[in-house]
Formats: sequence, structure tokens, C-alpha cells
Amino acid sequence: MPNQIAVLKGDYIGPEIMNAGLKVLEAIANKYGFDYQIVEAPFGGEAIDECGDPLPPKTIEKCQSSDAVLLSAIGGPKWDHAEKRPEQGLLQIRSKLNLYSNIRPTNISEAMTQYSPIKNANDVDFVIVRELTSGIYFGTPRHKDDFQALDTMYYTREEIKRVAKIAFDMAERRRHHVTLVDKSNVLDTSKFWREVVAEVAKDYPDVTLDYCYVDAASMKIISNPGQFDVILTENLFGDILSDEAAQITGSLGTIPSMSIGDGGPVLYEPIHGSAPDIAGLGVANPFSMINSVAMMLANSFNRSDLAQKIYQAINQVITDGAVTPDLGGHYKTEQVTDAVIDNI
Ligand SMILES: NC(=O)C1=CN([C@@H]2O[C@H](COP(=O)(O)OP(=O)(O)OC[C@H]3O[C@@H](n4cnc5c(N)ncnc54)[C@H](O)[C@@H]3O)[C@@H](O)[C@H]2O)C=CC1
Ligand SMILES: CC(C)CC(=O)C(=O)O
Ligand SMILES: [Mg+2]
Repeated sequence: MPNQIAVLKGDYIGPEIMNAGLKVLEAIANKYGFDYQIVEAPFGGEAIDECGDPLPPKTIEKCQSSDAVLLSAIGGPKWDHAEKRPEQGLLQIRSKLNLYSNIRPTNISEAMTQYSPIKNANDVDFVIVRELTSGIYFGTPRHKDDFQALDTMYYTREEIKRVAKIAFDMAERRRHHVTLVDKSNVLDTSKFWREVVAEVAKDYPDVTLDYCYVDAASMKIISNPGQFDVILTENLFGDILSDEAAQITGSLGTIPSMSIGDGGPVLYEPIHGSAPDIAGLGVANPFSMINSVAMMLANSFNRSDLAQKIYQAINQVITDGAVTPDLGGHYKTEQVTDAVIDNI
């Protein structure tokens, strides 16, 4: 049976970079052997236009019966004032697949250091483990009227424990260091995170746990990112910090992510949005999606060999300067994609 991959193409630059990712997947599969089958399904704005629902039941069913899900960015001005927004579909798919941990790496390869806006970029290699299915994006009650608005940040012990274990397991395979980023000088949810994470840490005596307030962490990601190994944080802080962390590689358009739960299909997606400001121009950076394909091959299909070939090809393309305008180049999405394929 071929490996089944659910493909959700997304909105604005979503399909542009998804095409790039699938082209690279096809090329590497043909050259080195990888048996797969794509199952496309409507999602986000496209699905709202088609049936009024950003996550139709048939789409979630296709994802649940696949071995992995490859998703591109959704949303954009077309639906900003619609009754249902594509972003609701994104939160729902994460929740329905129980993907409570989102892994967002920031490492700057030797070839990428020239594009980084920071000094000492060559010692940057950390990963953000972001809680993904709870916190303020999901908390109730919520309310908005003409005079007031309310969102709720809510966490249970179990929700914190399970994502903390993912972070500590990851640290054991890396440099044995977890930094919990929170705002425990103010928020009760953060104080609770500290209590629960300190409990979990007792099972990992060879991992060092330290703490950092989110405001200071946002500064340190710029001033001394080399100090981080695994950053563990809640949903909203992880969302914000991961965009910041991406930019120190040179562009938000380079970083992939994977979202995992307790078994079931893992979901791979770039960390950025649908970039409506550059959609249709053919200049979107495809590295975030191509890196997501590589991450999928390594983690869902046990093909680290293929992932390594993709990473090496991207490095060569970067060294050759064949990059899109966000990295200061003049290459188009398609040209960059073809250059990656030529180097595989
Ligand atoms: N996972 C998802 O599907 C996400 C969706 N969104 C949605 O995307 C829409 C646009 O949001 P924004 O705040 O503009 O964030 P964005 O991440 O789409 O764009 C921010 C900036 O980064 C640039 N950028 C992003 N990806 C790029 C790439 N691959 N190549 C070159 N440049 C790239 C954009 O051109 C823009 O200037 C909104 O509707 C938002 O809700 C936002 C974040 C994540
Ligand atoms: C709808 C948002 C929560 C998407 C986003 O910004 C993200 O997951 O990074
Ligand atoms: Mg985000």
C-alpha cells in the first residue's frame, strides 16, 4: 500500500508553495524510491467558498485515514469579515486530530548565516515546543459587544503535562536543556505551568530546566539565541515567539513545523500565514513547505535519508544565492524549486 498523504493546499500563497513542495516530493520519490499517494481535500477559505465550512467533515475524515497531513497556509482578507473564518478551520483541525504539540525548529545552517540579521548566527539551534490545542485560542467564555470583550486563558494539569513530556523527551535527544517561557510574575496560568512542568522535570534528571519570562525571552531570541535548546511554552506565546525566531534565520518563509499528538497522523505545515501581500506574484519562498516535506519524510515515513538529501539541496541553492526576494534574491518560487530539484 502506498503511503497516504492528505494535502490541504490553503489560500493565497498556500497553493503556490504547496505546488513547490509536491514537485520536490515527486522528484525525490522518482529518483530514490518512495511510494505515496496524495489525497486532496478542501480546507480554509477554499472550503468556505465551496461549502461554507472551513473544515468540512469529508476533509477531517480524509486526514484521519491518512498517514500524514501536509497543510499550507490559510486565511486572508477575502474572509476577514465572513461569518466563518479560515482560521477557525485551522484551530479545529489541530483540535480534532488532538495535535497538542507543535514543534517549530530554528537552526541556522552555515549557508544561511549570510541572511541572518543577527550576529553569532552560526551557533543557533533551538526548537520551540508550543502547546497547540488549548490556552487563550480555545478558552471559554468568550464574548464581545460594543462595550467590552473577553477571552479566556485556561489550562488543565493534563494539558500541560503531556506537552511538557514532549519537550523533555526532545531535550534528551538534544542538548538536555528546557526553558519554560511564561509570564508567571503576573498570570495564574503561568504559575500553574511552572508547578506542573517542575513535576514533570523530576522524571528527567539529566535535563536542566530553567525559566524565562516571555518579554525577556523575546529579547534573548535576538540578543543571545544560542543559549536556547528547547523552549517550552503555551499556545499564544509560542505563536508569537516562533515568528520572531523564524526571522533570525533571515525570513519567516523558511521554517517548517510538525504538530503531534498521541499517535494518529502528524500534521506538517509552514509556520507562516498565507502572505496575501505577495500572492500571485510567484515570489513566495518555498523553503518552508519544502522543509515541511522533508520533516514529514523523516518523521512519518522513517526516510531521514530523503530528508537529508532535501536539506543538502536547499543548502546548495542558498549557497548559490538562488533565493526569493524575502532573502534579498531575485528568483521566483518556481526557479528556486527547480534549483532544489536539480541538486537532489
Ligand atoms: N498557519 C496558517 O495558516 C496561518 C495563517 N495566517 C493567516 O494568514 C493571513 C496573513 O497573515 P499575516 O499576518 O500577513 O502573516 P503572514 O505570515 O502571512 O505574512 C507576514 C509577512 O511575511 C511574509 N511571508 C510569509 N510567508 C512568506 C513566504 N513563504 N515567502 C516570502 N514571504 C513570506 C509575508 O509576505 C508578509 O509580509 C491572515 O489571514 C492570517 O490569519 C497567519 C499565520 C498562520
Ligand atoms: C490562526 C493562527 C493561530 C495561526 C497561527 O498564527 C499559527 O499557528 O502560527
Ligand atoms: Mg502564527
